[in-house]
Amino acid sequence: MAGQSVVILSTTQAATDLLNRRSAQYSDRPRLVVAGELVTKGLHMLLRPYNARYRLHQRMGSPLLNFRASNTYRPLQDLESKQLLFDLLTGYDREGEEGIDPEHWVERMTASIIYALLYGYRLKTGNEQELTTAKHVQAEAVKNLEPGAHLVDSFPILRHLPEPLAPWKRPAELLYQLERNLHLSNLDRGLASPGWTFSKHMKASPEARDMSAEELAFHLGILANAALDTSTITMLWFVVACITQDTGFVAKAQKLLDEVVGKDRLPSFDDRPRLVYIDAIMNEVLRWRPTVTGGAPHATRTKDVYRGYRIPADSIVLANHWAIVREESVFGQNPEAFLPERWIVGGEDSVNAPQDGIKDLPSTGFGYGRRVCTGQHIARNSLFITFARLLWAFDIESGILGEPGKRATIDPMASTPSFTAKPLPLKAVFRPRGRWVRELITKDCDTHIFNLAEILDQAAKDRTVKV
Ligand code: HEM
Repeated sequence: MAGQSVVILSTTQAATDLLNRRSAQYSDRPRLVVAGELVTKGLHMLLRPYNARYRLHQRMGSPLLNFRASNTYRPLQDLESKQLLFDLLTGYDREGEEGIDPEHWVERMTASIIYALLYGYRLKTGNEQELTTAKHVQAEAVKNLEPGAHLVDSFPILRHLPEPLAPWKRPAELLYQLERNLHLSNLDRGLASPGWTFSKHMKASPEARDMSAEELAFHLGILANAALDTSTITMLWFVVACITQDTGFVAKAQKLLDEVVGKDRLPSFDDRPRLVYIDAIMNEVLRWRPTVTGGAPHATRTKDVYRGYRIPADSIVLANHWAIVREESVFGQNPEAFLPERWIVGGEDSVNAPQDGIKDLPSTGFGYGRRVCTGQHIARNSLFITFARLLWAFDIESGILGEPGKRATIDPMASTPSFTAKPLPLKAVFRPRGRWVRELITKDCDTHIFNLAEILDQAAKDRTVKV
C-alpha cells in the first residue's frame, strides 16, 4: 500500500527476534487486493490475514502436515522417486549425451506426490490437464504477487472503481473462476477416490464442519500449489550444484552411498541415519539457493521498536533469505561456495562417521514464525530420498551442445526474476553409474502398476498408531 513502511530483515538474528520470538505481532500478511481478494476471494492460505479463520485452517492442516504425519507418506515418496529414476534413464536412452531438461520429470514427481496425498490420483506423464491448469494459475498468481504489479494494491480505494475503469478486474475474475473450478473438481475427485486422502480427512474434520466446499477446496488447492514450484525448483538447484559446484561432494556422497547401500538395492529412508552427508547436501541446497529469495511478506498491525528502530504499525516485513543464508558469522566462511561439510558436526573429517549428526544451524528456506512453511517436513523427505537416489544412480553432467564433445556451460547465478527464483532451462545428462543401476531401475522403478489406494490407506493407519 502506498505510504506503507517496508522492513527488510537481512540477518538470522533479526528474523528470529521479530518473526519467531515476536510472532504474535509479526504473523499477519499485507493486504493484496488482486491476488488475495479478487483472484482468491480471501481463501488463499498464504495470503490470509492472521486471524481466527486462519488459525482454524492451521488446526485443520497441522495433524496431516506435522513431522510425524509427514513421515508416514514416505512410501509414496519412495514410489515416486523410483519413477523419477525410470523417467530420467528413459531420457538418457533417448537423448544420450545431449541431455534432457529435468524440470518436466522433477515437476511430474513433486506434483504426483502432492496430488496423490490430497486427491488420490497420480500424474503419470506430467502433461495432464489438471497440472497444466494448476501451473497456469500458479504462474499468474506469482505475477500478481510482484511488487507494483497492480496500482490497486498500492491504492486499495481503487477497488471500488467500476469494471470499465479497472482493467485488472475482469482477468482477476476469470482467473478466480478457473482456479475455483480446478480446486472444486480436484476436491470431488479426492472425495470419490478409493483410498484415504487429505480431502476425505479434512472434510470429516471438526474444523470443516461449517466450511463451504469452496473454502475447503481452496485450502487443499493452495497446499498443492505451494508444494509444486518450491520443491521442483529446489531439486533443480541441486542439479545445478552437481554440475557447477562439484569440488568433490558428489564423489564423497557416492562413496558413502556405495558403502552404506551397496549396488544391489536403492537407498531408502531406513538408511537415513547413516547418510547424514545427504542431509547435509539437502541443507546446503536450501541454504545456497533459497527458493523464495526475498521471503514471503509478513505484516505487523501494531507498532514496535527493535534495537532502536521504530517499526510503524501496518509495516510489511520481509526476511531477505538471500542475505540471511550468506552470513559468515552463522554459516561459516565462503558462503557463496557449496559446502555440505558446513552442516556436519565435526566438519570435513567426519563425513563418513555415522554417529555424527547435522549441526544445529538455523533452518533456511522455509520462512519464519507462525507463517513458516507448513509443508516443510514433506518437502525435506522428498528432497532427501530424491538426492540420495539421484547420486546413487547417476553421474550428472551438463549436456553436449553444438560441437561434439563440448558441454554447455551452466551459469549457477542465472535464474528467473520472480517470487521464486528458478534456474534457467538447462540440459543435463543423467548417465547411469554402471550396469547395476540400469538393471535395478529397469526391474523395480516402473511404478505405475502399484495400487495407490493401498499405499494411502497404510499411511492413514501408520499416522494414527500410538508411539
Ligand atoms: C523445498 C520446498 C519448499 C520450500 C522452499 C517452501 C518455502 C516456503 C516459504 C518460504 C514460505 C513462506 C514462509 C513465511 O511466510 O515466512 C512457505 C509457506 C507455505 N508453504 Fe512452503 N515450501 C516448500 C514446500 C511446501 C510443501 C511441500 C507444501 C505443502 C505440502 C507447502 C505449503 C506451504 C503453505 C501452505 C504455506 C503458507 C503458510 C502460511 O502462510 O501460513 N510448502 N513455504
